[in-house]
Amino acid sequence: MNNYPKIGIRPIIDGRLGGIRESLEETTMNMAQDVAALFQSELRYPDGSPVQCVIADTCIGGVREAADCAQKFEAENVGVSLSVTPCWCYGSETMDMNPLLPKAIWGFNGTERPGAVYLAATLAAHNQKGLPAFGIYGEDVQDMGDRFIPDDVKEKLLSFARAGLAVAIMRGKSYLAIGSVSMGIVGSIVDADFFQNYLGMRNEYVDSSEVLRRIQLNLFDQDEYERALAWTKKYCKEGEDFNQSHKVKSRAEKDNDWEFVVKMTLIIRDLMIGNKKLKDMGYAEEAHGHHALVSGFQGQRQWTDFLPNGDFSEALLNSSFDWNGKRAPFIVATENDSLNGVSMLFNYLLTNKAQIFADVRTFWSPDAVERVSGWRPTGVAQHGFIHLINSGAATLDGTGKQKYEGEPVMKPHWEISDEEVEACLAATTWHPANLDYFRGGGYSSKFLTEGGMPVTMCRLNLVKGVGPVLQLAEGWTVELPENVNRLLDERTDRTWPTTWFVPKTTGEGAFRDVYSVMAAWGSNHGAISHGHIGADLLTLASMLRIPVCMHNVESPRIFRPSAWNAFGMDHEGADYRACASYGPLYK
Ligand SMILES: C[C@H](O)[C@@H](O)[C@@H](O)C(=O)CO
Ligand SMILES: [Mn+2]
Repeated sequence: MNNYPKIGIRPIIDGRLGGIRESLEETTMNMAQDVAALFQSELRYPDGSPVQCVIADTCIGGVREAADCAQKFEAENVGVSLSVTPCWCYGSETMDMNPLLPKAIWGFNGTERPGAVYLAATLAAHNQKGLPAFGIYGEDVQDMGDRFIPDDVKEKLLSFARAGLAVAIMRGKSYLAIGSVSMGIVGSIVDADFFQNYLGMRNEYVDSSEVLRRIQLNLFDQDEYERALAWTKKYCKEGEDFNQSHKVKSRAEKDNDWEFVVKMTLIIRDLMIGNKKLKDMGYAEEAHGHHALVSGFQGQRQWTDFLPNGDFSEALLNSSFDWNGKRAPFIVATENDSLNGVSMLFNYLLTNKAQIFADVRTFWSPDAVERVSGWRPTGVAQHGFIHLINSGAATLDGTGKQKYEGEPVMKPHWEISDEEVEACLAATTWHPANLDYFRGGGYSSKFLTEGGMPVTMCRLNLVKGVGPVLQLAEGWTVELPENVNRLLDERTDRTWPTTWFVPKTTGEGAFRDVYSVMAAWGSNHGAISHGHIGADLLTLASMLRIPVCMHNVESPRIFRPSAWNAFGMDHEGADYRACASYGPLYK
C-alpha cells in the first residue's frame, strides 16, 4: 500500500463562545465533511485507491486550534491544505502557515454570515505574508446550512486538489537517470537544482552498464521473466524488418533481442521502484530500487550502438498494462530527456493516465499535404497538422483503442477493460529497430493514434535567466485518409508510433495558427496526455512557481493563487512576476 499524501481540511469558525460559535459548529464541520466526501469520491491516487482526507479534530477558532491542526496534519502525512468556512473568522490567527503545503480557502457564499469576508481577509493575510493561497467562492448565494456544493465551487475544489496532490506526491521522490546525455539533447543534462528547488525531488544516477550487469548476472525475477517472455511472444507481434538486407539480423539474433529487451524492461522497473524478490535472490541492496517516480533511459548512442534499444521497455513501461495485467504506468523518458519526463509526470499526476512521449517532428501545411498527396486536409485538419513521432516512450494507450461512449480515450488503468488492453496491443506492431539508427537492434513500437481524441501537449523548458517555463497546447488528434497517412508517415520512420495533432488555435501569437504552435515549441519533445488538461497544468505550474510561457486555455478556466491578481491584470505577465517574486517552492 502506497503512503500517499493526504488532503487536510480545516473547518474555520468564529471563536466567540456564548452563541455565535455554538450556532456555527455543526454547519462548519459539515462543510469539511462534505468536501472530504467529494474528494474521496471523485479523486484517486495513482494506484487507483480513493484519495484520503484528514479533518481537524475541532473547528479552528484561534491559534491554539490552528496549531493543533497543523500538528495533526504533520503526523498524518498531509500534503495539501484546504480551509473551509461559512462565517467570519480571524485570519492571521487561524490561517495555515505551512510554506510547503499548497493551500486554498473556500468561503461559503451565504450572506447570513460573512464567509466571503473571511476568505478575502485571509487571502490578504496570505498575500501579505508571502504564502499564496487559492480562493474559492461560489457565484450564487446559498442559504446557510445548504450542504450542496455548486458546480463552480466543485470544479475549483477538484482542480486545486488534483494539482496540490501532484505537488505533494512529487516531493521527496527521485528522477532516475539511466545513462547520461543522449545525442546532445540538453533535456538529458539533468539539472539537479531544478528538481530540488522546484519539485522537491532528488536525483539518482545509474550508469547504463548497471542494466547490462543485471542481465549478465540474471539479476531479475526469473519466474516473472519467463511469464513476461511468454506474454510478449503472445501479444507483441513482430513486424516487417525494413532494414537493408545485408544488415538484417538472423532469426536467432532476433529471438535473442526479444529476450534481451524483456529483461531490460524488468530491470529498468526494478531500478525505479525496487523488487523484494531480488532480496530473496541475495541482492538486498538492489531490492531497494531508487525511489523513482520518473526515469529516463539514455539509450542513444553508447548503448544502442551495440545493444538492443530501449524502445520496447520504454513503450511498455509507459503503458497501463504488461504481463502482470493492468497497472499504473511507469513514467520513463526516452533519450533520458528529464524535462520531457517531468512534463509526462505533470500530465500523469493530474490525470492518472499514461502519456505519449514524442518528437514534435513536422508541420504539414494544407498546401504541402496537397502537393505530396493530392489530397487537401479538411475539417479540424484544414489548416494543417503536426506530426508527433518518437521511437520508444509512447504509451500503447496512445493507440486510442480504449473507448468511452464509442470515442477514443486514454483511461486510468483501473478503468481499462481486458478487451481494451488486447486492442491496444493488437494495434501495435513491433518492428526490428532501424539498424542505421540503432546498430544494436531491438524492437520499436509502431502504432497510429486514432483521430478525434482531445489531447494536451506540454513541455517544460529551462531558460537561462528565467529558469523553468512551461508551455502547453490543447488540441485534438486527427486521422488522415489511409493513403495520405502512409505517404506522409513513410517519409519519416515507418517503425515508430505516429500521432497527428491539431492544436486549438486562437488567431493570436503562438496560437495564431498551427504552424505558429510548432514554430514556438521550445524543444524537440512534447508530452501528450488525453484530455484538455491545460487549466490544471496552469494551476499546478503556479503552485510550483513555474511561469507558463505559452498556452491556449481560455481565461475563465485559469485558476491561480489570488495573489497573482496583485501582479497585474495581464494574466501571463502577472504569472511571470508572481513566480519570480515567490521563487521556487523549496528554495
Ligand atoms: C533515432 C533518432 O536518433 C531519434 O532518436 C532522434 O531523431 C530523436 O528522437 C531526437 O529527439
Ligand atoms: Mn526524440
